[in-house]
Amino acid sequence: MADAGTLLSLEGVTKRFGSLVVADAVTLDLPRGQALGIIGPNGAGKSTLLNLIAGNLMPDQGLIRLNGRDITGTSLTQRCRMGMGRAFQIPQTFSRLTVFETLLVAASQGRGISESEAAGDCVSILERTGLLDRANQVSGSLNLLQRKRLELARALATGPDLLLLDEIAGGLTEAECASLVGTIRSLHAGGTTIVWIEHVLHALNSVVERLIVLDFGRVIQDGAPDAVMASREVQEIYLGIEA
Ligand SMILES: Nc1ncnc2c1ncn2[C@@H]1O[C@H](COP(=O)(O)OP(=O)(O)OP(=O)(O)O)[C@@H](O)[C@H]1O
Repeated sequence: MADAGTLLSLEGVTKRFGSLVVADAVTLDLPRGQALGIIGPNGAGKSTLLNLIAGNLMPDQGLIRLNGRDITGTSLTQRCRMGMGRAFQIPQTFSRLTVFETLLVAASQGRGISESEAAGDCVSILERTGLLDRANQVSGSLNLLQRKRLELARALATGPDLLLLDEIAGGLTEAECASLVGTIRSLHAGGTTIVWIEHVLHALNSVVERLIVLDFGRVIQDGAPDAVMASREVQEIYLGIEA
């Protein structure tokens, strides 16, 4: 059983698609406040694992706990209300709403409160995500970096204990990526617990203090990013480099 400092715990989480095992007895404890990165080759099971954590998919075996509570059989919406927020690679916003309206909808639906109750928090989230000067702009008119920021803000508006980031750095220029990473780093420094799957490794590794590597649905490495990236197993299996 995980200790009281554990926010999320997975115990033997297994998922099969037919005969293909895409999550193979995944067990991990995520301490509150930690930023965890998940990497692995294409098809390793990263999205599947995030979907299992978020509630888009149900495991065939195993247990998932949030704040010590068994959430294994709960829905996506229930998990959102219990403290999970997810930001997607492709922003999930309504293009005709303004940035502020988008956050109000996310906050009121995600937390089950009125838009007027949510308004103050939404202003603070706009500040933290660098979008305050875009508050009244229609979200469909934002550029890609601003839409990624809105995607982060939308996930934060649900008031999550745990922020799930799904390849959020994809498609950005180096400068845009650095700007977004700065925002994610400051969110983490403010105490936000993060699970982040990402192909842009330098972005991921500049934020997370722990990295796990998946291969064929199994956790093959778990540790500090430098040590994990330097490991022979990762060099050989993930990067395809002869050690
Ligand atoms: N709904 C599904 N039905 C059947 N097979 C699936 C389904 N979803 C994913 N898979 C398979 O499960 C395996 C893991 O897929 P997943 O998308 O989790 O990998 P990934 O590590 O996120 O890959 P990528 O880096 O390419 O996004 C792949 O072989 C994929 O084809």
